[in-house]
Amino acid sequence: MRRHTDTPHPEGSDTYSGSGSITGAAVSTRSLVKTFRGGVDTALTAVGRVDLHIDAGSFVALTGPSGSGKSTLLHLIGAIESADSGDIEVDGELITDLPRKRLPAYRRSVGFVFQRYNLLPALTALDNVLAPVLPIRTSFDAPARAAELLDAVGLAGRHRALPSQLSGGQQQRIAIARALINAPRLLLADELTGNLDTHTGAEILDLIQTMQQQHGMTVLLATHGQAIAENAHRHLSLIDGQIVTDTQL
Ligand SMILES: Nc1ncnc2c1ncn2[C@@H]1O[C@H](COP(=O)(O)OP(=O)(O)OP(=O)(O)O)[C@@H](O)[C@H]1O
Repeated sequence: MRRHTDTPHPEGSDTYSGSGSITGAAVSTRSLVKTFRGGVDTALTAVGRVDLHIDAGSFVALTGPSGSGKSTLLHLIGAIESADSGDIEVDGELITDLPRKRLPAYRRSVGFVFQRYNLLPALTALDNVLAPVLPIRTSFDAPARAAELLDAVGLAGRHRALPSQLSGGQQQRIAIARALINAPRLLLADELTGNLDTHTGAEILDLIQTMQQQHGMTVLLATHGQAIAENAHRHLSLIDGQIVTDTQL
């Protein structure tokens, strides 16, 4: 395990080589706990002592009833929220121990797709995809990669469209392209089909699978849909913050 020293890490550098597939990240958690304050004296355990190992390049579906802790687990792994205790390791790097100034670079190495697409309404599809790399220097041609990704997600010819001119499924495609702009080692998808009709949701899932096969990143997908889980390599189910079933598919 690699413990972090606080060595300088230049903002703006990244590892994307500009072509081809990337290596997915292996993810491990050990005794991971996250609680939220319920009332004055009560604590609600959203994630309770979760031990998990996810192989590099695998596609893992996470299901469970509302409130079972799916989003919280994704947020912890993506370092959007911090754990109360326990460890998270991504490719041997201890994320739970990262110095604050390393967090932006780590978060950039992870792609997120949410149920609400969180697109910037005043920006075109192309500029939305470029948004995550605007504050940083990239070692690749970002506009060319953004255009390539929009084509790959089925939005050739709609690069200049505003989100409001596109359907929900098309907006989710932009969000997927945006999540891939930094060639993430890990893609965290939280109910990404939740706002879509069944047919469009199935198309979006196919797209995620295609992108995963092409790019090789590890995918962790939280979903209510069993049908979606059946397309994954592995299905984890959560109840009350605990993994209760773990099935290789
Ligand atoms: N910021 C927060 N403050 C307080 N409680 C929270 C917070 N975030 C999550 N929780 C609680 O933690 C538990 C787990 O929530 P979480 O959103 O992770 O579940 P989920 O399985 O993703 O649910 P859903 O399927 O409805 O999105 C719930 O009881 C929720 O109310």
